[in-house]
Amino acid sequence: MFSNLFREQSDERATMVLNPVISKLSGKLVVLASASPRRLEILRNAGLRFEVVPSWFKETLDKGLYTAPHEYAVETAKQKALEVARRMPIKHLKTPDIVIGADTIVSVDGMILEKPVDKHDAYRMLSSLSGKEHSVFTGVAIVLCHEKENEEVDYQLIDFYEETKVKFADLSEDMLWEYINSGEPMDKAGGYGIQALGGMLVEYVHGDFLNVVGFPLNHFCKQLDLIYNRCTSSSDQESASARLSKSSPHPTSVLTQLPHNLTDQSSQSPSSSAKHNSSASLRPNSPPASQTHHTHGSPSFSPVHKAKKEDGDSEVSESSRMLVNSFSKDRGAEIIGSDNTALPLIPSRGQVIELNVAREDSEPKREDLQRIMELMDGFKASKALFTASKLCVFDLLHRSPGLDSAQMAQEIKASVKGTECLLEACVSLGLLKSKDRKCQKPVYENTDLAVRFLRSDASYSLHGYIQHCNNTVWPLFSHLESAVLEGSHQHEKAFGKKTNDLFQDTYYNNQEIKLRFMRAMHSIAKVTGKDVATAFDLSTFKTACDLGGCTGAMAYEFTEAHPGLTVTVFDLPAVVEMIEHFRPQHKDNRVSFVAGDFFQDELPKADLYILARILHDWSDEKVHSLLSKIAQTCTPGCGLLLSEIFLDEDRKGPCRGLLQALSMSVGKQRSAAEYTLLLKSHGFITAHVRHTDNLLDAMLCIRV
Ligand SMILES: Cc1cn([C@@H]2O[C@H](COP(=O)(O)OP(=O)(O)OP(=O)(O)O)[C@@H](O)[C@H]2O)c(=O)[nH]c1=O
Repeated sequence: MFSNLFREQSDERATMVLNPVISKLSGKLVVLASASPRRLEILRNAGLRFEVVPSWFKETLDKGLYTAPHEYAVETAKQKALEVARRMPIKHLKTPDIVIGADTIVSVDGMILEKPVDKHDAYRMLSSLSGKEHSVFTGVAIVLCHEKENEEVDYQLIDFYEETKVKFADLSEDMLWEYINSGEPMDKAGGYGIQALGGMLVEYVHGDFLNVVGFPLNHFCKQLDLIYNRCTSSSDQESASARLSKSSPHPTSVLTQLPHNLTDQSSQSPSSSAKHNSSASLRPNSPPASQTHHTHGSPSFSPVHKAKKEDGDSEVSESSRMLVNSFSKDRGAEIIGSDNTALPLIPSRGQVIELNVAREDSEPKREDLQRIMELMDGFKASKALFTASKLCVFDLLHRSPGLDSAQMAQEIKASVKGTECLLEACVSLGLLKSKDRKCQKPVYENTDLAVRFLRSDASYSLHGYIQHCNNTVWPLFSHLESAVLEGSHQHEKAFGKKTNDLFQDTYYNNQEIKLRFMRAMHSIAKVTGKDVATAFDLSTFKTACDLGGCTGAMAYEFTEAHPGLTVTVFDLPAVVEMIEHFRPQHKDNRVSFVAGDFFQDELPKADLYILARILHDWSDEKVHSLLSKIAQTCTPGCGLLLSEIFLDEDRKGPCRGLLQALSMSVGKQRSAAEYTLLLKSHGFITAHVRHTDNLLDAMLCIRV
């Protein structure tokens, strides 16, 4: 059934047109490290020529070690591919050019489901999926092998994953057993095959269908495109790679100098004799699957999207589509809006807003109008948030929940009418809750959102950043038109004075403004720090230096996540003298502060340099001068962890990064490939890129 459904074309010319990367692989020895007939078929139908060498890696990694299910799938995929990449030169006496490994898992209620071990296991899995939405993750690893003259092989690893949401109908006992007795569930993750009988159990699929079947083809092609078309060719790419000798089947010791994510991790996995456990709970602190990543796959397989095209809205023309964001580099795209789902004002990475606007002269559709109106009202909503935050509404309601508008007006020394309007607007924005009282004005309380992020003393408070937006970003954006016309920032118009050095002139020459700016940086680092700090395995690094690390909020996340790491925060004397205001309650002696200017002074020595939200602020000249300084200080093998918003390669998203670029600062926003090239010009090779799904992405580079 699957074959007939998907075996459509294998004309090589067609695949070249559709995806020039597949043709780049012709003449290379491509190996699929998988025994899955579905993966074989998906790749073969895409026109790829390859050999199949099933991996011997036992899927027994300890699931409890992973905080999110996709991490487990990616790690298993890596181990499968690496096992084949290492075995082939020894056992098959040939070295492949590329090895592809994949691992598909189903995640429901914090559990990871793999292939059932028997019928009862299948029953347990399928009944846990009945009537619910679950996620299917496929982790993919691409290992590029470069054979050298001395019989050593360089391995370069690229990995990614894709998530698809699937909802099952309610399954009766009879249906369950009939399906199990068909035998179909046994070799499939979660105990079902969506491409065959299992398709009858499914109510909807959001995301890449082929990802559920076992291989996210679309995302894979995008990765190949990045490797072969966007970056320099792999042959001339010096890789921060694992050097393995053909004669050494257990090369762990050779690899210990290298970044951990490129090393042989099989030594950490449980012994292959460990009992195969096809499902296990994630670590207790891991979020439920529904709260982790919401990335969806290829739009062309999304039933929602397809249905729209099929019912053929003949009125829908290409030009009437509003694509606010396109497929992101490392993730699939979620199509929102075309089925009346709520549209976010600012789409996040990977979200495509697609409005099917009818012909120009036909009656306007409500949702189309709504989108425009929302964009027009966006600034009012921002300003309502800024004002309520500035007037300490959320702090007051935290201390005294249940104030009415008159009591609040008294507290914030404002008019009753104005306060009432502000409180009502905050209710409509989901920041406050109102409780009605008989014949009296309602009383107000914080929503969970406000409790968590808007109170100034909350652990993850954004109060500081909100004040920065109100005091600095808002005035700059009120001069956006001039900024666009002139192509330069508008500090002088907004603040009445010229700036030569943004930080010194704008933020650090007034104590109050400095503290406010530091609070802003602190709150952003607090909410993003953990994701950046845990983006990579850094266990091979012992000392790190966070350049421009401000209050140390990010540094503390790094020491928390990496027990063997000490971090020096290096920032201007004006900053370091204020850090007592921000010391955490439990002082961590592994974080220390050194005052200095990273453009002028000697940098502290470290194995790993962290540049989080630094480069986008500075001119190319300054960026080059800083990077060459870091490169000179680093010895080969040292790391550079860069964290910024990475623009999609086609510069169509994420929206937040593109909006930030409008401030026309002397710096610029870049994509991961642009950062890769920039860093490469200073002798750093990008080993790994992570889109964290939080506000900042991250890249780990190694000095060669
Ligand atoms: C949800 C779902 C899964 N699958 C298959 O489930 C196996 C997962 O197991 P794996 O461990 O990722 O792969 P494998 O089959 O053991 O092969 P290998 O990678 O060599 O270990 C793969 O086959 C997939 O197609 C389907 O065919 N249809 C579906 O709807």
